[in-house]
Amino acid sequence: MEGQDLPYVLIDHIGGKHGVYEDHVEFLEKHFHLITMTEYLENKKFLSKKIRAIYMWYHRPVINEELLQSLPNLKIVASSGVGIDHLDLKLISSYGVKVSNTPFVVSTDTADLGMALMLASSRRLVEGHQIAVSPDTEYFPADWLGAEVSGATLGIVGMGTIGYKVAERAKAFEMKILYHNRNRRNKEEESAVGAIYCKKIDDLLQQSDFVLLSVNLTPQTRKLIGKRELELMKPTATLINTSRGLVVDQDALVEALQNKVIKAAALDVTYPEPLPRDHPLLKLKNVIITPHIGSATKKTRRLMMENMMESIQAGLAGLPIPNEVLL
Ligand SMILES: O=CC(=O)O
Repeated sequence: MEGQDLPYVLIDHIGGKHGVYEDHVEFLEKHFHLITMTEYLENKKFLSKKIRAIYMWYHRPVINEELLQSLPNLKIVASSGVGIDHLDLKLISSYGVKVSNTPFVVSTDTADLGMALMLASSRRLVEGHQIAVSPDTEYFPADWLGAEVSGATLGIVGMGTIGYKVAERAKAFEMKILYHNRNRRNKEEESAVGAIYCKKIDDLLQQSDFVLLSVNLTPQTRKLIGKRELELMKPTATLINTSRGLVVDQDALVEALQNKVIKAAALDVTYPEPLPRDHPLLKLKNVIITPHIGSATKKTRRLMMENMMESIQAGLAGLPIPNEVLL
C-alpha cells in the first residue's frame, strides 16, 4: 500500500513528553496514515469516517463515548503496555471495536526493574549515591548498613508473566520464593523456580522479607495492600510495587513507613503520577520512587510499537489479533 491508500490511524501527538516517539513515527508511517488528535479535531468531518484504528501510546488519546461515537469505522484500539485499567472494555466493545495490548514484550524489562528496585532499596543505592557525591558527608558512616537480598524470602503477589520472570531472577539470587496468585501455577513451573504457593496472601505477607506486587489493577486488586496487610508484614520487610499505584492504599503505606511498621518501599508506580511535590512519600528516606519505567528500554518500546502495528494490521484485515484483550 502506498500514500493515500494506507489505513488512517489516530494517534494523540508526536514527540514531547508523552507523544509517539519520532523514530517510531517514521516506521509507522510506512504502514499507516497517522492522524494526530489536533489534525483530527481540525478536520473532523472528513477524518471521522476515515479513521479505522487508534494507536494508543501510553494511555493517549483518552477513549471515551464521544470519541467512539465520532468514529463510525473504528475497528481496533491498540494499547501500549500490559495494563488495561485505563480502558473501558465494555464501552469499547459495545461499539464493535476490538482491543489489543502488548503484554509479552514488556515482561522482561519489568521483571528486571523489580529486581533493580529490590536491590537498590535493600542496599540503599540512592542514599549511597547521595553520600558519594556529597562533599560534606563522611564515607561509610557506621549506621549505614543495608539488608541482604541473597538468601532472603521474596513474596510475589501476582504470578503472571512478569511475576514468574521475577521468580526466575530471584532463583539466581538463591532467594526463598513464595507466591500468591488467583490460580496456582503447575508443579513443573513451581519447581523450575522453586516457588511455594501461598493460597492465603496473609501467609506470604507474614513470611516475606520482600513483597513484590505484580498484579493487574482490577476491582479485586484495588487497595489489595492496606493497613491490615502492612501490619501483617515483618517490620524488617520492604514493599516493591511495579504494577499500579492503586493496588496499595497509599495513605496506609505512608503511615506504615513513618511508624516503621515496615522497613521500606520501592515504588515504580504511585497515584497520582507524578506525586504532588509536597507528598509525604517524597520526604521519606526509606522510600525509592521511579517514574513508572517498567518497560522503559529502547528495545522494548520498539517491540511494543511493532506489536501494536501488527495488531492493527491484523484487526483491519479481519485476521486473529495478536494479544487481543477479551472482555
Ligand atoms: O505500566 C505499564 C504497562 O502497563 O505496561
